[in-house]
Amino acid sequence: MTALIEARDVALSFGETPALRGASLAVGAGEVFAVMGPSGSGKSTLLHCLAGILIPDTGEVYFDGRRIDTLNEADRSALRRDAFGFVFQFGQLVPELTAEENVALPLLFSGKRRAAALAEARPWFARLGLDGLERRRSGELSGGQAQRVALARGLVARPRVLFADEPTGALDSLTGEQVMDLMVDAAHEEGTSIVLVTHEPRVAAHADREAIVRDGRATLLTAERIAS
Ligand SMILES: Nc1ncnc2c1ncn2[C@@H]1O[C@H](COP(=O)(O)OP(=O)(O)OP(=O)(O)O)[C@@H](O)[C@H]1O
Repeated sequence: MTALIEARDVALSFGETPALRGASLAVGAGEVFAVMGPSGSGKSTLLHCLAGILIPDTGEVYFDGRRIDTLNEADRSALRRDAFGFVFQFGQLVPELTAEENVALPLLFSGKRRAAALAEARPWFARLGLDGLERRRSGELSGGQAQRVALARGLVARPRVLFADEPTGALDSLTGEQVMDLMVDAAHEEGTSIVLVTHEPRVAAHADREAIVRDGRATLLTAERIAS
């Protein structure tokens, strides 16, 4: 497999606390990859290193064959805007904006005009079962609806990689399953890779492959799945 995004022997400490101690991980183009592991093991830190949000103390991060941990902040920020999408545990919608304005945000950030950005945002509402909710604000949406709006926002700019950190963590299990199905289907249709951080085996079961992070190191789980 040729990796689209890869961490090689990445280490990072927060002060005296080592969060990663030589973690390596490679995710292919179009692959849905789950990063599992106990609380505090370093999963989110690894995701942030892969996404160019955090710079490792040592080790290397590559995207599409290009080293990204050595880029300056402006170039990493441009990379995140142009090639990556994000979904977090609590959708983090902007409460003052309508659902369709929230979905359009990444397009506005990359310089699209408002009318064009909203026109591109709208088809996502039908696609994710959100028809009729375009003008609602986040306070007027259920948790599952808000998370689907956040998912649409993460995918609207057609990123090469979607980083999803506990995207179903705030949802009940049925709603979480629906969000995962929609996320994985959309990513497969778009050819988007997903790096999915979760501590729930049921959520990780949606992935093509998975790794477990323990004490700041990642181990690939190949044939054997973790029993839930
Ligand atoms: N900004 C920070 N400042 C100081 N320590 C941090 C910071 N972020 C993470 N840590 C520490 O680094 C370690 C790894 O944290 P990380 O958030 O990556 O774990 P995680 O596996 O994602 O955990 P969880 O499943 O609970 O979200 C933990 O010991 C955590 O306390």
